[in-house]
Amino acid sequence: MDTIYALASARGKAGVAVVRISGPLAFWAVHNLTGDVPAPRRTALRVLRDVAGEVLDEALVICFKKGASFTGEESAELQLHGSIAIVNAVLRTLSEMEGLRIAEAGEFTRRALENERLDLAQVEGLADLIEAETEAQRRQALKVFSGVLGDKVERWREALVRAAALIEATIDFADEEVPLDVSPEVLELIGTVMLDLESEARGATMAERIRDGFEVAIVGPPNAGKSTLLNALAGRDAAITSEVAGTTRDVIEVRMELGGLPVTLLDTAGLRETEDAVEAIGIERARERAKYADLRVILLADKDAAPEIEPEEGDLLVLSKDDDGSARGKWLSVSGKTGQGIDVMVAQISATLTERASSASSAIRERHRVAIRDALLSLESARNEVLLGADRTELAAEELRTAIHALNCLVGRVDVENILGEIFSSFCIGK
Ligand SMILES: Nc1nc2c(c(=O)[nH]1)N(C=O)[C@@H](CNc1ccc(C(=O)N[C@@H](CCC(=O)O)C(=O)O)cc1)CN2
Ligand SMILES: Nc1nc2c(ncn2[C@@H]2O[C@H](COP(=O)(O)OP(=O)(O)OP(=O)(O)O)[C@@H](O)[C@H]2O)c(=O)[nH]1
Ligand SMILES: [Mg+2]
Repeated sequence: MDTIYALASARGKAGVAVVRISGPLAFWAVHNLTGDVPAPRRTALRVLRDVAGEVLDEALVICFKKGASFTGEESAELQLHGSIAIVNAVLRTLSEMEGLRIAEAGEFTRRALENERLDLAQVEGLADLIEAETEAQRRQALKVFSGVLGDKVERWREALVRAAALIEATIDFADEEVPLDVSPEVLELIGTVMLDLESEARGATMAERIRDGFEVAIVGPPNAGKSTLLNALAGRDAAITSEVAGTTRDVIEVRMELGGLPVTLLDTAGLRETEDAVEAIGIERARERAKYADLRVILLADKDAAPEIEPEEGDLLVLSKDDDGSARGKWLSVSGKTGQGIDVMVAQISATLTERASSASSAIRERHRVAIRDALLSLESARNEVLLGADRTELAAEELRTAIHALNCLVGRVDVENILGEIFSSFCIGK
C-alpha cells in the first residue's frame, strides 16, 4: 500500500494550510521532516526541514496511529502557515521521499471506505456535505454521513436473512413427515421490510430535490410582470423586461436559496394564442417546464383575466403589479417594482417546499432509488412464491437472496468497483 499525501485545505494563500499524509510510511515521513514522531493525537509544534536541513516552516503536527485515524491507516497532518511557497516546499519535500506519492481525488476517503471506517452511502453523504450550499443540504448530508442508511440496511438484511434461513430449513426437511409451516413468519418479515422500503422510495424524490434543488416556475399571461418579479427575487437583471407583450421566449433559470432550500427559479414566456412562430416555441417550452416544476407560481396582473393555464392543487396564485399593496386581501399580491408582498410570497413558497421536503428519506441518489426498487421487486416475487406453496420454496429463497444483494449494493458491500470511480471523481484532492 502506497503512502499518499496531499494538500487538504483549498489552494492559495490562507491563514493555515493542512497537508495530510496516510499510509505505512506516514510516521517515517513526519520523522524525516521534524526529526521526531510526536505522541499520537496530540498537537505538537515542530520545525519542518527538507533533506538538506533547510528550514521550511514551524508547524503543528498531529500523528494518528493505524486503526485510529480518518482513513484507518497510520496518518499525519501538518498544519502549516498558509503560504503558497511553504505548501509547495513541503509537498516537494514529501515527493522526494521514497514510497510516497501524491493522492488522487477522494483517495483518503476511498481508503476510509476500504478500511470500513465508512460505508458507501456515508461516502456519498460526505461528498454531498462538501458540496452543501444551503441549510437543508447540510442537514440532509450530515444525516446520510452519520450512517442512517447503513443502519437501516443492516436491519432489513437481518430480517431477510432470517426469512431465507426459515425457508431453507424447510427445504432441508421437505421429506419429513410433519413439515413445519414457516410461511406466516416469512411473510411477516418480508412485509415489514417492504413497508420500510416503500416509505424510503417515496422520500427519495424529495431527498433528490434537496440535493439538486427544487424548480419553481413563474407562469402567466404576457406582461403580467413575471420577468420583473424574477429579477426582484434574484436581486439582479437576469431577464429582459419591457412593456411589449411577449418579451421573454427562452426559459430563464436563476439558482437561489429560498428559506434554506436550494431553488431554481424559472421565468417563462407569457402564455397566449400567437401567430409568431418563435413566440409559440417559447410558449411550448414554458408549458413543458411548468408541467415538471415542483411548484408553479401563477402570476396575473388582473385577477379577473383568464390565467391561460388551468390552476391545479398546490399552485400558488399571485396578483402582480400591486405596487402599494392595496389589492391585498384574500389574494397574495406582489410588486416586482416596489418589492411589496415579495417577503410574504417567499415565505409561502418556502413553507410549501419545506413541508414537502420533510418527507425526504436518506436515499439521496438515483443509485439508491434503483437499489431499493430492485429489492422491492425481488421481495414482491419472493412473497408470491411463498404464497404459491411449499414446492416453490427454492425460488422464494432465491428471490430473497437477490433482494439482499440489492441492499448490499446500496451500502457498497458488493459491486462497488464500477461505481467508485464515478463517486470519487466529484471529490477534491486531499479529501
Ligand atoms: N484537522 C482535521 N479536521 C477535520 C478532519 C481531519 O481529518 N483533520 N476530518 C476529516 O475529514 C473531519 C473530522 N473527521 C474525522 C473522523 C475520524 C477521525 C479519527 O481519527 N477517527 C478515529 C478515532 C476516533 C476517536 O478518537 O473517537 C477512528 O475512527 O478510529 C478523525 C477525523 C473534519 N475535520
Ligand atoms: N407598476 C408596475 N409595473 C410593473 C410591475 N411588474 C412589471 N411591470 C411592468 O410591466 C411590463 C411587463 O413586465 P415584464 O416583467 O416584462 O412582464 P412579463 O410577464 O415578463 O412579460 P412577457 O415576458 O412578455 O411574458 C413592464 O413594462 C414592467 O415595467 C410592477 O410590479 N408594477
Ligand atoms: Mg418576461
